[in-house]
Amino acid sequence: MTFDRTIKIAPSILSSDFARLGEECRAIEAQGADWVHVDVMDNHFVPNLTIGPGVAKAIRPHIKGVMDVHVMIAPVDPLIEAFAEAGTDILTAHAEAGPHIHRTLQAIRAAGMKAGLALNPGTPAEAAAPLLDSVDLILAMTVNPGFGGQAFLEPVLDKVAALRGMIGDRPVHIQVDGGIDTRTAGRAAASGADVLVAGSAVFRGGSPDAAQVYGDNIAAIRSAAEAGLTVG
Ligand SMILES: O=C(CO)[C@H](O)[C@H](O)COP(=O)(O)O
Repeated sequence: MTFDRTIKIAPSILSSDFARLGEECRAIEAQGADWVHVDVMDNHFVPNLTIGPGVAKAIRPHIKGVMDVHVMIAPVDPLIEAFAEAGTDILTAHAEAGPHIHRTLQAIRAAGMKAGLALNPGTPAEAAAPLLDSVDLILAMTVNPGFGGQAFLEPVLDKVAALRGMIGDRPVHIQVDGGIDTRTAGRAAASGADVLVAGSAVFRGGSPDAAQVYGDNIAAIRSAAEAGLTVG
């Protein structure tokens, strides 16, 4: 993976048809997705249960580019190797998930993956300060994690801007996730986010058989984000 700060759209397959995951991954990539975002939930760290490394491994052959895995699980460490073996490119763990996040980030890199640090909406930017040289991505959650389709939390944008300032010239992506659509993407990008995760706003109205809808949705979110950069 090479680093750049151009806007990237990462559809969250949480909002896709779980019975057709391979087709869904192929469809969104063919329709312009930059990364494929995989949400892993354990019904412990968050009140929902989704998929694990076995499913990540099964969909990997259907993804040509970046498989971006966001683990909403605690503990993380026992599953790091399994996600590496599944072909994960970026593994993002929560600062709130356990007492030794620095060790977790080191273990993710040692396993050959890029390391991401996720912050819940209520966790301040300062939580990332001691970890800036240990991360390749910071995910500022713009909803409380657990479910797709929630309303965007506007106050998180101040945190995104603070993170952008803290990161400086380091090659660290800022990702936002939750409630991203054509109305919010511009402000997220203007605040400093370069990777925009969108679930319902990408998959709404489409299917692998009507994949042009995904293409239209991805293009509209990208345009809104890029317009925000121009204004911002
Ligand atoms: O991590 C998530 C929830 O924890 C999802 O990726 C996120 O909510 C995206 O869904 P939507 O775009 O529908 O808000």
